[in-house]
Amino acid sequence: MARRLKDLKSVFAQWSSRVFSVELETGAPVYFGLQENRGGKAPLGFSELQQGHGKCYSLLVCSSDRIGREKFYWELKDKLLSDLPPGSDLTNMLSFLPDVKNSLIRGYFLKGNSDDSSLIERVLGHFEQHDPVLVCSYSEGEDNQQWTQHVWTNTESNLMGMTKEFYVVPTAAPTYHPSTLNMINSDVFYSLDEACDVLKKCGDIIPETTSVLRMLPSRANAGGKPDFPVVVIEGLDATGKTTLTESLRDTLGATLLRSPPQCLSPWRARFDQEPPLIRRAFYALGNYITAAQICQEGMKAPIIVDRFWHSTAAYAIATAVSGPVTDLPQDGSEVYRWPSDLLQPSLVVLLTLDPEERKRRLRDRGQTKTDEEQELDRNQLFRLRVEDAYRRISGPACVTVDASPSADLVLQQVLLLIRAKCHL
Ligand SMILES: Nc1ncnc2c1ncn2[C@@H]1O[C@H](COP(=O)(O)OP(=O)(O)OP(=O)(O)O)[C@@H](O)[C@H]1O
Ligand SMILES: Nc1ccn([C@H]2C[C@H](O)[C@@H](COP(=O)(O)O)O2)c(=O)n1
Repeated sequence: MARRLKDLKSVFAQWSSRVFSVELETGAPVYFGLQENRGGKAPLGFSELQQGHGKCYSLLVCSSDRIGREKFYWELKDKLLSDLPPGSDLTNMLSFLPDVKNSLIRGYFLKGNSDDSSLIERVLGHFEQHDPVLVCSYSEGEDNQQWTQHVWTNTESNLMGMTKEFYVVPTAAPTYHPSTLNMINSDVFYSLDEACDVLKKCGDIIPETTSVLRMLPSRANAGGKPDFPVVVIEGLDATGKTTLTESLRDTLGATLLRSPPQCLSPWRARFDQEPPLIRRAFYALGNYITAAQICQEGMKAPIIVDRFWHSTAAYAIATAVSGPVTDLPQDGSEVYRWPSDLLQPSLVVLLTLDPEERKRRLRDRGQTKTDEEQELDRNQLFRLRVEDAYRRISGPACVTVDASPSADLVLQQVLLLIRAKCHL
C-alpha cells in the first residue's frame, strides 16, 4: 500500500504538466492538457468521446514495478469489459510529460454511457482502491464547451491537499508518437543484461523463465568473431526466407541457423502470450543465443541466419507506435541502433514483396500464424511500419532485394550480393 501511494504521488506531482491522448474511432488520437483555471474550450474531437451521454472516465496504470505494471495493463481491458455494463466503449489512452523519457503511462478511456453511471462508478471505485490505477471522471460544463477532469482519490491514497479538478484544454500534438519515450529497453533491448534483467524478474509469474535462461551459454563459451561470413535474411512472413535460406545453405555449403533458435521452441508460444516487455526480452535473449551459435559454427563454415535483431526491433517498434509511418521514431534515432554487445552480421538482406503476392503465398502455404502475423494481414499501416522500421535500422543496415521473381532468380540475386560483399 505504501509503495502504491508513493507511485501515485510521484505521477500526480507533475499532473498538470502532463499531456493526455485518447484514441478516437478512426484510430487518430485527440491530445489534451490540463489547466487549473477556467477558460478556453476542450480540444476538437473531445466531445466525440462523450457520445452524447454524460460523464466519461479514464484509468491510468501507475506503478514503479515494471513487470507488475505491464502484466496488469495487459489484462486490464478484459477485466474492465467483464465488470462494466455490456456495451461499454473503451479506447486506448496515454499520458506523458513532453520530451521526458520513461514518463509514458498507459490506460483506457471509457466513453460516455449515462444509463449505468452508478454501476460504472462502483466498478471503477473498486479498481481505484485495490489496483495501481489513477481514475478520473470527465464532465461537461453547462456551456457545453468546457470539460472538467476530476481525479478520484480514496482515503488511503489521499493526495494530500493537491488540486484534483482541472479544466481540459487543447495542446500541441508531439512530433513523434509518445510510445517512443519508453521504447529503449522496454520494447527494444540494447544489451543482454537488460533483457536478462527483465526475464529474471519474471521467474515468479512465469516459472518457465528459469529453463529459458539456462539456454544461454556462459559468456566464456560465447566465442569470438567467426572466421566465415554471416548472412542474415530478413522480411515479413511468406516473403520467401525459408525457401531462400535453405537454398543458400545448399549452394554455399553453409550452416543454417535461426532466431529464435530451435532450443527456445518449447517456450515460444508461452512468451508470445505475454505483454511486450516480457515477449521482447524473450526474443532478445533468442538473438544472443543464436549469436553464440554463430560464433561457434562460423569457425567451420559460412553462416546463413533466418531472422535476427532486425526482426526483433522492427516488429517491436512498429507495434509500440500506432498510426502512419510518420509516427515512427525519426530516421537516425537511437532506437534503430544495433546493440553494442551483439554480434554484427557481414550482410543483412531484406526480402520485400508486393502485399497481394505475399497474401497469395500465405494462402497457398496455409499455416497457422502468430498474432503479429495476422495483424500484418489485417492492418496495412502496421505492415508499412514494420517494413520502414527494417529499413531504418543501422549498423548493419539491410540491403533490400525484390522477392517477387522466381525462387531461383531471387537466389541468384542474393548470391551476387554475397559474393560482392562477403568475398565468397
Ligand atoms: N520466389 C518465390 N516465388 C514464388 N513462391 C515462393 C517464392 N519463394 C517462396 N515461395 C513460396 O511462398 C511461400 C512462403 O515462403 P517461405 O515459407 O519460404 O517464406 P518465409 O519468409 O520463410 O515465411 P515465414 O516467415 O512465415 O516462415 C511458400 O509456399 C514458398 O514455397
Ligand atoms: N529474431 C526474431 C524473430 C521473430 N520475431 C517475432 C516477430 C514476429 O512477431 C514473429 C515472426 O516470426 P516467424 O513466425 O517468422 O518465425 O516473431 C522476433 O521478434 N525476433
